[in-house]
Amino acid sequence: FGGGMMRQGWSIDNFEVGRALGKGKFGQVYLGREKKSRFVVALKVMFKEELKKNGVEHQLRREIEIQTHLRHPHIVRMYGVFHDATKVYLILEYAPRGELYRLLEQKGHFNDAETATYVTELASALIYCHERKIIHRDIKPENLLLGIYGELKIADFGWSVHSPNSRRATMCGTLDYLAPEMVENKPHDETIDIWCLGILVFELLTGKAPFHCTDAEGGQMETARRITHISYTCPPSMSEGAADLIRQLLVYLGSHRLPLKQVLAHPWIVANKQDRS
Ligand SMILES: COc1ccc(C(=O)Nc2ccccc2)cc1NC(=O)CCSCc1cnc2[nH]ccc2c1
Repeated sequence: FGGGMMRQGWSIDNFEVGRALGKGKFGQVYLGREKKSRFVVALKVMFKEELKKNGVEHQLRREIEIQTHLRHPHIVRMYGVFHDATKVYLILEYAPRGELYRLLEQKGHFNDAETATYVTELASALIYCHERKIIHRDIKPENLLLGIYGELKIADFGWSVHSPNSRRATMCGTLDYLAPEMVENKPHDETIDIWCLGILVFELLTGKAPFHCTDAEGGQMETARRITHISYTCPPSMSEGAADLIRQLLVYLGSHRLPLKQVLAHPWIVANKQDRS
């Protein structure tokens, strides 16, 4: 399946289609296996009608152009794309250990070693993207998958919004991960991903997003106010090193957020990250 990946002329007949892996707004993702090589993939099936109706064909074309050239151990590969009369199929990397979000729900929260290791993997993927002028903009547990060794993989969900049953009720588009510049509708750059990384560190360690407000606590308006006022507190259970890293990421001005290379060198990261063997 290797060299052939970019070979033209794949069709659904080259694949055995297995169970559904998840549901995106523009279509379903299925487990698939290429018949000759027996190589297992994830097949995202989207209806052309739906893409046209939502006017996203160009966005998809651009994304395919970018993603088929990305190669990084912590970014879900897009091996190729093919289509038939009614559908477009994305041939994506299969992440055997599933969604980080489910693991977080199961465990409640992660420890310093697990979190520092995920942060190291995510920061290296973001450095790779930023070097190519790609901003992810949507870093959150729902968009992160786990490879065979439990390693983190950014699964760029593109424009696909996921159905609520397999995701936190993000149908209302939870504000939890929005940076101040997004809340205030100001221009944003790649430092937006550094803000989201800060939110993620907090959520992985505590099981809660730092600015989250339930409807009783004032809901989305209150969440937005706390984001722009950087109003959060770290629980006493959180180590000083982690709190220090979060403090350097959740900074109002994007240019003052800790650069990703310095995240990798932060004492708490260096002291806690583990190698995956
Ligand atoms: C590189 O990835 C992607 C690239 C592009 C798009 C996309 O839809 N683009 C788009 C669509 C329409 C308009 C414009 C742009 C989506 C993804 N990624 C996913 O859909 C996430 C699941 S990756 C599959 C996968 C693997 N392994 C798993 N293990 C458990 C579940 C699971 C799920």
